[in-house]
Amino acid sequence: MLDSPAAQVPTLSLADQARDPDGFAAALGNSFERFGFAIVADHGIPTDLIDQAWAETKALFELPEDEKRGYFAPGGGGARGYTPFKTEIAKDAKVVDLKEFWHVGRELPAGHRYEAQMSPNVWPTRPEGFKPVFLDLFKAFDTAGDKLLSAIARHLKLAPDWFDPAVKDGNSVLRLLHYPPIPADAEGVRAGAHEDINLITLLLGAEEAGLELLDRANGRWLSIKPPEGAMVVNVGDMLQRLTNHVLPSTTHRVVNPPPERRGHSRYSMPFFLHPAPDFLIQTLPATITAENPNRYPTPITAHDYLYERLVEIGLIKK
Ligand SMILES: O=C(O)CCC(=O)C(=O)O
Ligand SMILES: [Fe+2]
Repeated sequence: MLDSPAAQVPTLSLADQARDPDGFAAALGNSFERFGFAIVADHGIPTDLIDQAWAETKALFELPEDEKRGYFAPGGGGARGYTPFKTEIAKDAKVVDLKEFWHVGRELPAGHRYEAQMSPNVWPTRPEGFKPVFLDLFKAFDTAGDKLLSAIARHLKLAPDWFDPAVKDGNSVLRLLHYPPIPADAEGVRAGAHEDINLITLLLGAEEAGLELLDRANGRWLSIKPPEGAMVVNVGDMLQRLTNHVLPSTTHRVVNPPPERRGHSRYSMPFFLHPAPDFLIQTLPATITAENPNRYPTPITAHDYLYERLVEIGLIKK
């Protein structure tokens, strides 16, 4: 008997949101309920800005190892600046991930009430254009994220602006990721199986193969192959918890390349969209039913939840 053809994560157009907000919300919601993932084209982030960001990212990771390590703050939870190769480990994994990364956070005015929970950015002196490009890209991700959250709110039958206060001055992080070439005898994988911590993740760069999701329908790994320039969007654990698992946070990983691509680096840019630190993650009443009783009777702030999870993935030592 032949297997049925593997399911594919559908590609949606964010341009449809303005034309048909309910239709877009339904398509996004259905894709999330089925896969925990969606592919979103026409996301509105300008191509030239993205191209500049790739150029800055490559130049950054090409800096000498000592120079990059000068931007590493041990004990800082990797929240800002550089985190070296082989530092992060997926929850419950045995071997560290084969990646290095840089985190850009939100710029807050001095004296802001979230100053204690959201560290100031670290900016490298080289490459020169880094700071303005990533300030712009952070804003562009914020705008795309707001549109997606508004569609999610519609899908959940909440007011379209329901998430606005939750994410205002939120603790989102833009991660620039470099997976170096892989020697044939490498131990471990580029990114071990994990779930994201935040509300939703907006990812650029998954055209270079490797990203796979664990399909809940059959327990198999499914490759994600976005068209050129499209964004991969997935549900994180905070949104899963808020929605009592109506929107599931799906396990995913980045596998090592086949021999002919081993000599190439892979770069990606996930924007982890977080709520404000004092946002209370409290199960949405409409998602609690007789068949799906409240899985999280005790609410938790986004800040406390994040802290617990960063300990688990080795970025904060207890
Ligand atoms: O690099 C990718 O394609 C995915 C990265 C990822 O899942 C993560 O950093 O959480
Ligand atoms: Fe992830």
